[in-house]
Order: sequence, then C-alpha cells, then structure tokens
Amino acid sequence: MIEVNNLVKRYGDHTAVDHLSFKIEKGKIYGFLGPNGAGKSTTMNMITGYIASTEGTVTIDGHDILEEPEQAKKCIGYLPEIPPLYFDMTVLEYMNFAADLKKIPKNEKKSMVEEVMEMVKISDMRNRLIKNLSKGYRQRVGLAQAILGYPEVIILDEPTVGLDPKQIIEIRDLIKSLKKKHTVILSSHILSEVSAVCDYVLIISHGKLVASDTPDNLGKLAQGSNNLSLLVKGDKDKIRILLGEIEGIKEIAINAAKDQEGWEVKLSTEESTDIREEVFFKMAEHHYPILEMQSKKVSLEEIFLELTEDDKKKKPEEPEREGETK
Ligand SMILES: Nc1ncnc2c1ncn2[C@@H]1O[C@H](COP(=O)(O)OP(=O)(O)OP(=O)(O)O)[C@@H](O)[C@H]1O
Repeated sequence: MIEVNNLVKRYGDHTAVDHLSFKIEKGKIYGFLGPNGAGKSTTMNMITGYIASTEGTVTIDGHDILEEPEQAKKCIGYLPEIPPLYFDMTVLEYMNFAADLKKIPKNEKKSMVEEVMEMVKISDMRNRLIKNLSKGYRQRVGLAQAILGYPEVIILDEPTVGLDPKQIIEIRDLIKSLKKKHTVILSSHILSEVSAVCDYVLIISHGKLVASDTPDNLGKLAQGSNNLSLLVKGDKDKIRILLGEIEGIKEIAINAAKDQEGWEVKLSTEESTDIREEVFFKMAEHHYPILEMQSKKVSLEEIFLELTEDDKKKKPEEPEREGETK
C-alpha cells in the first residue's frame, strides 16, 4: 500500500529524518511513536506530499508522491497536527468546501458529507461556526475532512493532543472503527495510546527507525522480559540452591522481607520463559510456602524509554525553522 524507501529530510545540517524505510500494509492501524522532535510530523508531511524529501521515495499504491502527486494523494486523507480549519465557516460549509477540494462528484457530495458527519458525530453541529466549537469537536471536523472521499489510507498526526480524557476515548474508538474500511497511520508520543489503538508500532528516534513490530512482540523484545518476585518462607541457602536447579533463571536475589517473616526473592529469566509453575512445585516439594508471587513483564513503556533514551541525553540544538511545515 505505502512504501517508504530511504527517506531523508535535512534542514540545513540538521537531519530531521534519517534514512527511514518501511512498508504499510492494508487494513491495519500503524502507530508512529517517538518523543517530541523525533521526526514524526516531518515523515508524515513527506508521505502526504506536504513537503518534499531531501532523499528517498514514497510510493502510494504504486504512485510516487512527488512524480504522480494527484493519483498518490487521492489514496490519502490527512489530518495534520494543526487541523486545517476555516474558523469563520460553519461545519457544513467547511465540509462542502473540503468535498469540493477533493473533487467529490456533485451527485455523491451531499450524501457523503451527511454520512461522514454522522460517522464522526458532528451532524448536530452542522450550523455552528468552527470558531465556536470546542477543541474536541474541532478535532472531529478535522478528522471528518480526512475521511471525506473514503481514501484508502488515513494519516493522523497526534490526533488526540489537547483533548480531555473523555474526548480521547471517543476519538480512539472512532480511529479503531476506521480500520474496517481504511488503513490508518497515526503518530503519537504517548505510548499507552499507540499500544491501545495500533496493530503495529514504528518507534522513531532522531529521525531513525529504532524498532518496528506489534505491541506484543515489542514487549517480548526487552531483555529479561520476565521478572518474578516471590515472598517465601524457609531456609535462605536452601531456597537459593533449589531455585538454581531451575533452568532459564538468569539472576537470583534473596533479601530478608521487610516487616514480615520470610525472604523476598527476585528472579529474572530468559525472554519468554515462564517458570512460575516450576518454582511453585519446587518450593511446595520442600515445604517452603510461597506467600506471594508476582510476575512482571517488561512493559512497552520501558522499551520505548530504553530505545529513545538518547533523545533526552543529547537533545540536538533546535535549528531555526525554514518555513512552516505544520
Ligand atoms: N521547517 C523546519 N525547519 C527546521 N527544522 C525543522 C523544521 N521542521 C521540523 N524541524 C526539526 O526537525 C526535527 C523533527 O521535527 P518533527 O516536527 O518532525 O518532530 P515530531 O516527532 O513530529 O515532534 P513533535 O511531536 O514535537 O511534533 C525537530 O528537531 C525540528 O525542530
């Protein structure tokens, strides 16, 4: 559906996007995740043809975005970080205007505008001036113009930024419902958002792709993805020996429990090794009661922080902006 090949964007000597390559398949929700300034908006602006790349190509359904912009853009609906709204228009006027820009045939225009307004629940606001809408409703109108024409791919830059928790849930549900008919790409610096909504995550840091996989697989990526904490009663040395007999354990730490009898045992295991049952039977066999057991998977959050840690350590000097890209 979309192929991004060695995409580069330089602003002076600052490289905002650094040799990005990936493919987007039909019918999934993709999440672009990265801290502020990682290059998400710049990438989306290049995919949608808002700005030209310094190097590399973007093809949409076989059409190069710079060589065949009209055919390529037909496949895309875009909601930029700041929705392109005209504040002095009513919602309906704006929707009709957006439909004309997208060259939606006259005989389909009215019904499609109605249908899309219904879909994003802005029909009741049709006669209200956009400047009088709440932030959440403005975002819906922005989303509506992206959906108009039912493009195959809908690209949303930080779609929930600045919304209140209720509005965030509504917009997320709406995005999820788009998956039935569209491929969706959204960007976010919020991990929980991406893992809640997306089937596939692309983590970007300093303009580079540092990881890409399903949220589940990214979770497994982390080193020592299983940590097991126990509270056990019994002989400390014997407990260590018994646990040492279990395969797959990388580290054992045993400390006296605070404020209660027993030992706090922390085990870290090989990736995707589940030793809970074995630990249970081993301890039971020797009559060492396990009072507590907690298994902790390294979260996507921890992986994200680890992969993008550099961003915080050596934040590049912000170059002067060459022109408005947002
Ligand atoms: N027009 C421009 N001129 C100069 N530098 C720019 C321009 N646009 C973006 N940049 C720089 O490129 C880098 C990537 O910016 P970009 O807006 O793509 O990041 P982002 O991941 O979308 O971040 P955010 O979540 O803050 O929008 C930043 O360092 C930014 O300052």
